Parts: sequence; C-alpha cells; structure tokens
Amino acid sequence: MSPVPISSVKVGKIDDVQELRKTKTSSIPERFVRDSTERPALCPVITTNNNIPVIDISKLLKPNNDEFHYEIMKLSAACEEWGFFQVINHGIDLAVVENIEKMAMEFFMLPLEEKQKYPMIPGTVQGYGQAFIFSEDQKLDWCNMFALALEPHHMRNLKLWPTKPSNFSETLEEYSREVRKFCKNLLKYIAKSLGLNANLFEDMFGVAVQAVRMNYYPVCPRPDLVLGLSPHSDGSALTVLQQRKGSSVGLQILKDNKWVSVQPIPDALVINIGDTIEVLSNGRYKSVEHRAVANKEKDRLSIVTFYAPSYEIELAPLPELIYEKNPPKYRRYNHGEYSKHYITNKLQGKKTLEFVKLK
Ligand SMILES: COC(=O)C(/C=C/C1=C(C)CCCC1(C)C)=C/O[C@H]1C=C(C)C(=O)O1
Ligand SMILES: O=C(O)CCC(=O)C(=O)O
Ligand SMILES: [Fe+2]
Repeated sequence: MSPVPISSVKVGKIDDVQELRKTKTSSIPERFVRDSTERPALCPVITTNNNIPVIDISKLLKPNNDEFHYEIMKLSAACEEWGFFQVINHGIDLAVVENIEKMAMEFFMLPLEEKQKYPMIPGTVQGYGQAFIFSEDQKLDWCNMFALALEPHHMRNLKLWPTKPSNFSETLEEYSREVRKFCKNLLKYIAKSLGLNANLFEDMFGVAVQAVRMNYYPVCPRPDLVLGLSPHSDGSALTVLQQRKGSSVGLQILKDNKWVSVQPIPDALVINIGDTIEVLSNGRYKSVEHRAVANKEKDRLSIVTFYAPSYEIELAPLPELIYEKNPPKYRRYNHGEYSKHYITNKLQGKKTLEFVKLK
C-alpha cells in the first residue's frame, strides 16, 4: 500500500523564510513564533565535548578481528543509549559529498519563482516548501525544504525533479547510489551488533524505500523564538544526515530529557536509528527525538536520506529479540500503513510510534 496524498488541506499562507530574510526586518511573523514551552532558549541545551558516539567504519571492514568486535560493541552502545552516532571513514567519495552540497545550495539560491515550479502540495511530502503542515494555525519551521522519493523508481514524481541547476538529477543520482550502498552495509553491522544474521534486514526489507530531503535554514534575527525543524523521530529504518561544511550547529537530540547539540565532525555523517529499527529490535535500539534550531549569524544546509523497508513489508518485533522479560512492545503492522500515518500527521516528537505501540 503506498501513501496517498490528502487533498484540500487548508494550511493558510506559508511565508518562504528565505524571502522573509530578504526584507531585513527583525520581526518574526506570528506563525513562526513558538509557544514559550517550545522555544529553544527556554529548554536546557547541553553542548559538552562528551558528544554523540563516533563509529569508524574502516574498522568494520575486516570482520572477526579484535578491532571489529570492539567497534561493533561501540555501535551497539550508541544505538541503545543515543540512537544517534557519527560515522568517520564511511567510504563515500568526498567529491560526491561536496557535489551534492554545492548543487543543493545552488538550488536554494535560485529565485523563488523557479523553486516554486516544484511545489510541495499540502498533505504531500515531495517538492519545495514546508512539509507536515495540516492546519492554518499550525506553527511553521524556520526552514525551506526540498524532498524527493528516489527508490523504488515508481515512487518518483519526475515533474518535481528540477531542471536547474542543470546537474541536479545527475548529482542526486550519484549521491543516492553511494548512500544506498552505505545504508545496506550499515544495516549489516547493525544486524551483527544485535547478534543477528548480517543479511537479515536487507532480506526482509525488499526493494527498500529511499528518499532525500534537503533542509535549508537561513539566518534568523530571533533564533530564540523559532525552531528550524519541529521535534520528531524519523519513520525510516535508518537516516543519514550530512551537514554542509561551515554551516551553523543546528541539530539537537533529546537525551535524558535534555536537548544535546550535535557538534559536527568534518567529513563525518550523522546517522540515526529510525522507528523501524526501534520496532524490530523491540525497543532495544532507540529512534530518538530530534529537532533543528536556527542561528543568528550563519545559515545551515542539511541533506537527509531516509532509508526504509518497502511499503508491502509487514513489520513486528523480531522473535530473536523477544524473551520472557522483554515481551513485544509493538504490534504487527504494514510499513505502507505506517508511512501513510506518518505523512498525514504533523511532526510531534515520538507520537507517530504510538500508532503501533502496545499499551
Ligand atoms: C521528517 O521526515 C520526513 O520528511 C520523511 C519523509 C520521507 C518521504 C519522502 C520525502 C518522499 C517519499 C515518501 C517518504 C515518506 C519516504 C521521513 O521519512 C521516513 C518516514 C517514513 C514513514 C519513512 O519510511 O521514512
Ligand atoms: O537538519 C537537521 O539537522 C535535522 C533534519 C531532520 O531531522 C530531518 O530532516 O528529518
Ligand atoms: Fe529527522
């Protein structure tokens, strides 16, 4: 079952944040101003050096030596305790990484009329605009987004693939091929870290769904009042996040009820466990709530890949990870049904996962 767009969703006027910036006014339109409980300045933020774990993928290339086992243990602890980690020596060609950053920036810097040729229709998640807006009074994020489904091919909406910059399609295809390979390998390591057969996830997922979302956060005169991206967990199995070199620090994750800022490491990628792996591991690995904050001095670009099972696939906690003291925490469901639920609700912390949680 594939998600169907909802029609006639009334979302009111959605200002484009880059255009707002051009007016140079320091006042923030009401729709972007968060309620006091949600404002980033009022929530405690930790910015320690003791940041999210770092996994060195080059140490996982030769299985069954000490280095391999140590790194797998680190991976397991990262997924259990943080749900987030950074990967270094990930094997994705740095030129490919740089090319997509450059291409994405060129796209966001195009005139609004050009970008609006690829509109994200309210209730859908592909195209340019703001996703997950369902009412006229819903707060807006300080962010412009451009999202596309990549795999399987039948999910592509080719009318939304920009012709400018001219290398858009070629650059995105090359990047997604590399990221897809990387996700397949990482899922093998994650399976190993759970004591499972390395191919279990890939065999189970069918032709995996892959989507990309480029998030551009312009500088904001009042970052204390707005959010770059509302708190949410990802509905994917895995998410791969790349941050443009020189961007402001913006990603925050909720750890022990406190927001922790993720300090980017040059040339590393940020990985997070999505809802699918939380369910399959019966809650052992966490799909952690995260958000993005805006910045007064520097803009920010993130390029995010969602990797998930095919929509036909039925999911439930793996029998291998259920035992007497750890009974199933989630019901059996179809991933297409979950995706439809995910994209037809606003981003609201870990609320989407309640759809499949057993009480
Ligand atoms: C914040 O999360 C998302 O924006 C998101 C959207 C992904 C999608 C597209 C951009 C186009 C194709 C459909 C799809 C829903 C994959 C998150 O992706 C997660 C959510 C689900 C569900 C999933 O499978 O990946
Ligand atoms: O830009 C970021 O750091 C967060 C992006 C994100 O969480 C998402 O797109 O799902
Ligand atoms: Fe996310």
